[in-house]
Amino acid sequence: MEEKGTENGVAAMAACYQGFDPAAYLQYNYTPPRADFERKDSIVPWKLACLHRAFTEGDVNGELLVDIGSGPTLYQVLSGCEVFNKVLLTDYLEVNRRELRGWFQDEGASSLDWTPYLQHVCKLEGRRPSAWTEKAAKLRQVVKDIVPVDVHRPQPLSLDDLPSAGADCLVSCFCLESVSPDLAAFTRALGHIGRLLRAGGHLLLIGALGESYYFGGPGVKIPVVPLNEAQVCASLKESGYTLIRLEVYTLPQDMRVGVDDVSGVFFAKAVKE
Ligand SMILES: C[S@@+](CC[C@H](N)C(=O)[O-])C[C@H]1O[C@@H](n2cnc3c(N)ncnc32)[C@H](O)[C@@H]1O
Ligand SMILES: O=[N+]([O-])c1ccc2c(c1)CN[C@@H](CO)C2
Repeated sequence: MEEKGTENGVAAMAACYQGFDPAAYLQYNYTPPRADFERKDSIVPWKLACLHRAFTEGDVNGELLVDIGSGPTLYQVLSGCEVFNKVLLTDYLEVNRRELRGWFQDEGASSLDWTPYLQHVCKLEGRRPSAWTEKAAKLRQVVKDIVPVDVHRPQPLSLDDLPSAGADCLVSCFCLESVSPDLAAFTRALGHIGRLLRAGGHLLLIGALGESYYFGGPGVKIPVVPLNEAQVCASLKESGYTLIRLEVYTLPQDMRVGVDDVSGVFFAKAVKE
């Protein structure tokens, strides 16, 4: 039974998310300078490079990839969609699930043009950028559903949404530390999502370092658990993962644009014991 404090903390986090604005969030984080494909030191190209390497270095394989806390973004599965033939996107908010469905049903319906992202990942794969239309088609083919998730539940997904064998790979980006009231809840959530993953399956985790808040929309200030690298490594170990690699990106001054107080981004590749 969780302590009252944690239940209240989780409920307070859920209340913060009621004002989340997908279009604003995309504008804040997924347009230049943070998403500038001409800049070597831009955050999004760094994340895409980490994910491309992790998905293509030969040890990640299987049937089903699940993205935990997708939000309104799909960059996180642009490499994985070439490796898995089934991908599940998940989010806590209907507004985000609706935003994602908009892209899958009619590309013009999404708040952000994902073409530069598709082109960039094609380039990472050694393909000509014009192959982005094939990648978009591949993504539409392998993403089977966009479903609700709550990482604070011991079973974060409804059992109908997850095959009994579990997922072969999980990816989760900027979710756990942004939805947890404290480090203990972050670590517990890591354990909860681990239960979705088969033994030997991989977790690709991207998150914020040293961040205490971010804006999920105009005036929608959301508290974040400020993490450092040691805490990320300890939480992974405590939750039954073996860390394969941790990479860290430190924000240059001009990437600090006032939408949060993040100081770094981590990328962890781990395997479920
Ligand atoms: C900072 S956003 C990350 C979005 C996206 N993955 C990215 O990389 O930008 C955090 C996401 O967590 C979702 N979320 C909020 N509460 C959650 C919960 N209890 N369980 C899972 N996801 C939750 C929010 O709806 C939001 O989409
Ligand atoms: O620069 N980025 O690519 C980027 C993308 C998403 C997010 C951040 C930075 C920092 N804040 C988190 C919310 O905790 C969300």
